[in-house]
Amino acid sequence: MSTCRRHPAGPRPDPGLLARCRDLPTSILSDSMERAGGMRGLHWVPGGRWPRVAGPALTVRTRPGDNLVVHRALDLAAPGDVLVVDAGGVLERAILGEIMGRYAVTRGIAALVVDGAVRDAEGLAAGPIPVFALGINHLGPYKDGPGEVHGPVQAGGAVVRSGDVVVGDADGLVVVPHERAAQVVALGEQRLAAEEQMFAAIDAGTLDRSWVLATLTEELVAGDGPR
Ligand SMILES: O=C([O-])CC(=O)C(=O)O
Ligand SMILES: [Mg+2]
Repeated sequence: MSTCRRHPAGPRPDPGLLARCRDLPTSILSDSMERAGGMRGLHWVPGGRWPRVAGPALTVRTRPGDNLVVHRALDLAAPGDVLVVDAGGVLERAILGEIMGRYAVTRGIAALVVDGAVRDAEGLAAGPIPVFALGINHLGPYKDGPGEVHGPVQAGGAVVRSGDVVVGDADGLVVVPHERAAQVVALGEQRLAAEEQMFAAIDAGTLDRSWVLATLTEELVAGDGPR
């Protein structure tokens, strides 16, 4: 027997706020947090393509190469949770595959995030919920524990706490600390509106480029002809 340390679950974000997150690209959200707050290296499993997802983190820290506490977390999940598994970034064994992916769907889990490897990539990519991982490995996990549920974890170099808002799309994943979520979303909406104005200016040929040479001192190299 081994141990699963269970911490109290974190707060649940307001559903309206989560809906607004789903309208904000991860690039806009990380821009709204001083260009930080992202997980590095975690992306959709190959072949997967899903709408943007946003939900409260259900955090799990597992022994690398072992998924016993991940099974426990699947049964503790609340609908809409994003399961974030800290498997230490180790790629030697998959932490989950299609069986667990299909079971996660029946638990109402919104997305699976593994700071480690997964397997059954084709089956996961064909499923209805996004699966993000650091890598793929056909070698399966052991089921011995130990681990922790709802405690603070790291994934892709970012700290994630139970109830923090995790948003994922084609660019990867961003974690928005739950106490900053309302402020970050409001800022993100302003940035998105500003980007949309830039897209319109690009299409109209009126985009202001003066900032480039206002920021650079240009040194012309002798012999380099005009372009
Ligand atoms: O066997 C396991 O524990 C992981 C796996 O491949 C699955 O969930 O399909
Ligand atoms: Mg499998």
